Amino acid sequence: FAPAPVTRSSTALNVWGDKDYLIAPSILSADFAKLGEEVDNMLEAGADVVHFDVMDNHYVPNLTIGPMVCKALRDHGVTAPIDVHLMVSPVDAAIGDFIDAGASYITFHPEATNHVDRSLQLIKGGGCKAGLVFNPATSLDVAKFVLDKLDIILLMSVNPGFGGQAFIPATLDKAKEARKMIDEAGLDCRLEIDGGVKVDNIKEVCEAGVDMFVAGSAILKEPRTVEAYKETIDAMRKELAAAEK
Ligand SMILES: O=C(CO)[C@@H](O)[C@H](O)COP(=O)(O)O
Repeated sequence: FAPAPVTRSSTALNVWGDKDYLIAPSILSADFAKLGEEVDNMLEAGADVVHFDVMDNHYVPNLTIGPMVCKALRDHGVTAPIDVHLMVSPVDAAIGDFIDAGASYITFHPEATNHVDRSLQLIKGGGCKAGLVFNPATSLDVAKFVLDKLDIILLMSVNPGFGGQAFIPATLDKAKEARKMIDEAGLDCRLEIDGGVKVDNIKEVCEAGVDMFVAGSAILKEPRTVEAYKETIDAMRKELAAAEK
């Protein structure tokens, strides 16, 4: 098997290496009737990345959005990185569809594919950053065997499927373990966290080694204005600036 190289319709990796920390609001908490406007507003408010949750009602018990919506955001004019988190099984067909739709980063769960290495190769062959996602009770062991292909390790700090859940504290030790793994291997790999991230816990999460933060309900909520989104994102950045490295 040799994954065919795929040409991407969009290249939006512009904030990968130039910032210490990336803030990625999850559009799962957006007002979907106004999705383009919501994404414009959160980017104007200072978000770095658009976190895009894809759920299939099979791998996780919820059903959300697919590649058509990703393409629609690109057609709307979104040039920021789109961070596609696949909560689908199987994953390979979806990978090709999202590469074509303009995804920048694509992550998937190792349990959702029979061939982790092949799925990572498919993503990288399409010019996207590739990552693995680890559920709260899933060991990081798989990562050791594909470290050279990982641009992102994404730790779920809630069980995947829904926004608005409480952060699972055991994820902090896992983040420390993942940070050690990344540093010891000298990798250019982001450590991302997803679930229950708020202004009042982001500093502790950062101090555990995380450098990319997904936050849905903490940012995308009423009154859904640029000013309100900016207030939360600025407060998160202030906490991050105070974190001990
Ligand atoms: O992937 C998921 C949930 O499965 C997340 O991206 C959530 O959307 C995060 O939402 P909050 O916990 O920040 O509200």
